[in-house]
Amino acid sequence: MDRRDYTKIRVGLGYDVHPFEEGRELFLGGIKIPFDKGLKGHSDGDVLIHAIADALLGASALPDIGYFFPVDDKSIEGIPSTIILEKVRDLLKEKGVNIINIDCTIIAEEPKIMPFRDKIIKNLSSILRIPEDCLSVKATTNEKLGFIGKKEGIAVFAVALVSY
Ligand SMILES: Nc1ccn([C@@H]2O[C@H](COP(=O)(O)O)[C@@H](O)[C@H]2O)c(=O)n1
Ligand SMILES: C[C@@]1(CO)OP(=O)(O)OP(=O)(O)OC[C@H]1O
Repeated sequence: MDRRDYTKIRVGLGYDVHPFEEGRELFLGGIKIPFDKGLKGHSDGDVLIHAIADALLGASALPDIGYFFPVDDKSIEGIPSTIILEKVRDLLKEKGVNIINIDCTIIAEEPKIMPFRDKIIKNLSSILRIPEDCLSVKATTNEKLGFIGKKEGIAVFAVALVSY
């Protein structure tokens, strides 16, 4: 039998980075995090959701987030990234893709993310309609090294495993 006759198990990688900007609110995983700055972006700058969206799209052999939400589309300026994630969820459903699990690492010198972990996981689980134990959100500093170490922004790596 051709091995492609089996159910496909596919992994996807997502990475995103956004610089801090004064006068904006900070959203991570759709949760407002108390902090004196937010993240710059054409959307609300939710770097965690963007990395997760790209991991899911990649695993599903679909084009990336910028294909569905172009940065030059003025009509989506300031769009909540939760809407982006809902669209990704629906695209996967149309293709018959099931999410097995998602693991993420947020790289940020500040603020502390772990106090908000449970809220973030609950929110992502509700948007994606997957059990909370299919989601993992971790955080680390960059040990003061580079642009993240200098507190200039936040980066996120996400991996997603799916089947279809
Ligand atoms: N923005 C962050 C960064 C880290 N954490 C938590 O602190 C732990 C230690 O971080 P190191 O970079 O020193 O390894 C890390 O494991 C996280 O639990 C955080 O909450 N928010
Ligand atoms: C989310 C989108 C929406 O235009 O814009 P940004 O918020 O700038 O985020 P980024 O990860 O830089 O690019 C992806 C875009 O699709």
